[in-house]
Amino acid sequence: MVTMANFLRVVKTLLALPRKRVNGAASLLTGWWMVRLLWRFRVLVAATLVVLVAYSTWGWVGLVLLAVVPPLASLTWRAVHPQSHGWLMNRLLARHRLRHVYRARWDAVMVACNLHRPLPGGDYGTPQLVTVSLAPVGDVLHVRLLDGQAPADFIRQADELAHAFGVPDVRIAPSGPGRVELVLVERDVLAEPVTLTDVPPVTDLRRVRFAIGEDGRWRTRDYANIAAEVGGGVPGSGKTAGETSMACGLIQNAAVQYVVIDGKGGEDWSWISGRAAAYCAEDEDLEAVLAIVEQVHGLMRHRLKTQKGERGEANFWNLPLDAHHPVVFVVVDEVQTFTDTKGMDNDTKQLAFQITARLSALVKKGRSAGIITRLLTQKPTSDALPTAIRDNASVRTAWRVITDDAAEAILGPVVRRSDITPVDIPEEMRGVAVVANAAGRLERVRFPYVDEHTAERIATRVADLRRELTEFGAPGVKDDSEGGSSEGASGEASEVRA
Ligand SMILES: Nc1ncnc2c1ncn2[C@@H]1O[C@H](COP(=O)(O)OP(=O)(O)OP(=O)(O)O)[C@@H](O)[C@H]1O
Repeated sequence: MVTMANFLRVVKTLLALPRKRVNGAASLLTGWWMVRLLWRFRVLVAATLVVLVAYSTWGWVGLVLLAVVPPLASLTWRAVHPQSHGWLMNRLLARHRLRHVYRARWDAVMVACNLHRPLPGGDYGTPQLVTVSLAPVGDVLHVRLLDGQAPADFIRQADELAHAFGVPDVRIAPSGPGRVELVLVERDVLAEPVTLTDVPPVTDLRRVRFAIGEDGRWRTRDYANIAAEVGGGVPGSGKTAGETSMACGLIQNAAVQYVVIDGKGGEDWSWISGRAAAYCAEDEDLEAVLAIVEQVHGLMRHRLKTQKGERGEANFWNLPLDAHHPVVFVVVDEVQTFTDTKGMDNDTKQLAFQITARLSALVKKGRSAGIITRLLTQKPTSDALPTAIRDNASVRTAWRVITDDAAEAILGPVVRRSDITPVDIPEEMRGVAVVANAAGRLERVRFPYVDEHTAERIATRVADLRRELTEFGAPGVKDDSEGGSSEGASGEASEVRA
């Protein structure tokens, strides 16, 4: 009986036959050599045929049309839809590089870098170069590993691979079971600032673009079910600018409200005051700061107590996002102003303890109330960032720091075991930081830069999205002249504006 497997075997044998057996005179007789030659130069043959057809049909006009129409069509396409044009051009170029640059040398490079494996019978096998893609940083080779190989084998040979491919650096990243990506780094995309003159609105809080990775691609964060983030770095390393660029996208979403407390007491955040539900640039009046923190804390408690009864779910993130129930981002810049009590008088210390306690509660319990607390500091020590707060912050960003201890205070002990550290970031690379990626590994990223005038223009454009926190059930801000705080949705406006 002819089974499917037998049939396929026969077809394969027949296809292989000419290559294996038909040689010399037989090949000449059958003309098979001609078919193979034409197939080998198929692009050239096709182009020649097109030229001949054009010439024989329209004469010289046909040739002129051939020379002019395709470039014109390509230029028009690029002008009308640059994305699809770029996509196709990249694919064609990547295919060309796969066939004519990398595949031609692949086996030799694998053997030279000792990444081949002997096979029975004296032959050897090499990992399979599956495809090539183009990234801003350089070419990316997608490789299927041989059985028994692991990405670590390639990581060990990264230097040899870089020399063999003639590039300054090769980065290796696992891309799935049995697969690795070799990124041939031709330029450091993090070396140059990325300045944005406008920021697209964030529509999906589960994919918020925040920075560019070393492969030149955007990194995103999932802000659902996140309670807190800590960020630190020396003065001028780019903390505030990094937060600003992200806030510019978020504030354009009606389902996001911002609360900003700037412990520097300056105007770094004044651009957002027209859009922020609450804004306070106080570095000395800790009562004003406590009033805002209390208000957010009150909103958290209100949501935790009422959410299930009123909206049907105890977890904010299981509910649809809408402007009537916004996510609240609380940014506390230079948080050490309020948490580090060294040198404070006793009264101020008491206020600082209360602020720290409230921030701690927000960090621990804010997740299911849709409140995300983001603490930034230029002094990443346990005095400025109490470990109870830091250890509950699942998102951590370290801009340039000076010591390993500071790096650990932000990123945790993982940084001690990693080759990537914020201590290495050069001073002139402001805006470059180390973050943990989705797989928990540390990586360098560059935050885009949005100058304060651009940020202010965006905030003004969407100022009508601003709401008082009292609209959502937060208590009003404590007003000293009345000697108490007003509770509930009917409370006073929440602003403590510098
Ligand atoms: N992503 C970036 N790209 C290019 N330049 C940047 C970037 N971030 C910051 N800078 C430059 O560095 C300067 C300082 O940045 P920023 O104010 O954000 O630092 P910081 O870490 O918040 O400092 P401080 O702790 O003193 O507030 C900016 O004014 C800008 O010139």
